[in-house]
Amino acid sequence: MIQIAVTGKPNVGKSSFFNSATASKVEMANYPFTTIDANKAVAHVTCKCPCKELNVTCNPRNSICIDGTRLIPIELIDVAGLVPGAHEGKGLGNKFLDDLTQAKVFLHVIDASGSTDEEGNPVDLGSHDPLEDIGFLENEIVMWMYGILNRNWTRLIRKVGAEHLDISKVIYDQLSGTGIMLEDIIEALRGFEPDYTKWEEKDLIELTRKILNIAKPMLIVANKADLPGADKNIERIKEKYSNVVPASAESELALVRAAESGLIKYVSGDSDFEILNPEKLNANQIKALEYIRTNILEKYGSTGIQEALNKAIFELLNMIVVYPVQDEHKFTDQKGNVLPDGILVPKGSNPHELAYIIHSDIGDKFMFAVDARKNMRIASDYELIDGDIISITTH
Ligand SMILES: Nc1nc2c(ncn2[C@@H]2O[C@H](COP(=O)(O)OP(=O)(O)OP(=O)(O)O)[C@@H](O)[C@H]2O)c(=O)[nH]1
Repeated sequence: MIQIAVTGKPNVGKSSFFNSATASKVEMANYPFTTIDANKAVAHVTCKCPCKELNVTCNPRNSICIDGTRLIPIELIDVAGLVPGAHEGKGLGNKFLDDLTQAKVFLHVIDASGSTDEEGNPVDLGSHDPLEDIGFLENEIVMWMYGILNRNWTRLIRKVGAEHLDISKVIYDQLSGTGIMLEDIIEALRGFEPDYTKWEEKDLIELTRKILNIAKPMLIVANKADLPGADKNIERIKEKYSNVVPASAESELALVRAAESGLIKYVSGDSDFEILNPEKLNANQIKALEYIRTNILEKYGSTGIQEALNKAIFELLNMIVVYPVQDEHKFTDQKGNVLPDGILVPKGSNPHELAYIIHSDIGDKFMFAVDARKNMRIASDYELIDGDIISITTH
């Protein structure tokens, strides 16, 4: 399962984000994994399930379908304890860095209302500039990885020269265990002074920053968007950064809980809710719901929680969803389940690569693939598109 790290300084709403993203649908899922670990749990990205268009009733196995919306599982990791200087052992130290190595993408939760100082202590609303927090977290992660890259660097560089080694491969080996791929390093090295013996500390730090931007992109979750003044900060943040989602984890939690109690009709990601049982709500509850409707849903289009997860997977990581089936006429697996699995694959993948993602055995024994919608055999270098239903034949 793809892992997403939820990071940020204390008190910005990481736990609220984590809880609101993982709490609601878990009980609806018919698979056993809910909480994986104390700080890990299953969340979902959402996409259109092909069941409506094909007019079939699906029987999802690895995912969930709610009224034509397919929920594909991902893993969220709540990374606590990031304060300035954490890479040097401040706060909880660098224990959290293990979690960062596993994650493919970071959701950086910030307090857009500016009501927590740089270490996460509560301060007057608007008295802290949240833009400062973005820089600090980027810096912590860059400096942590720079620390790994810089270990024995001088000795390493001498060896590269003496043995005519490939610098990208050497950096890759040095960073092994951080989840960075060789292609990411090759891409980051473009535009760099090719004579690595001339690199200074600042160049190495800059290279680390580039590698991280490519290999582990970051989405800024501008949380507490419901509080006064947050909107102005969000505008300023958007001017400087491209990947920003305004969010209110507390609003999402309130809506999800009200929906679970049958008081409202609401599905994560919705732009509105419907009050089902007004007589069961007191005046304060109605006021709170109306506050969320006006200040979050109407203003930003959603609470931002589902949007952040979807954006991280589909835009930052460039993934698409493909549905493998065995019977291309009935869209079923061998047990007769219709559209059983929705699988996340990188955009640009071909059917043979999909086979390997499903299982290495299927990859090894791949013969050909069929586009089940068109009932047509497709070339093994065909570029899969989002929503494809593919049947793979093996030998
Ligand atoms: N107004 C508002 N408050 C929020 C929101 N999200 C979280 N909070 C509040 O912010 C405080 C901190 O929230 P947490 O979710 O515990 O924050 P955290 O980042 O996990 O904090 P640590 O566990 O200390 O790292 C709590 O009082 C929450 O109720 C939000 O969207 N809006």
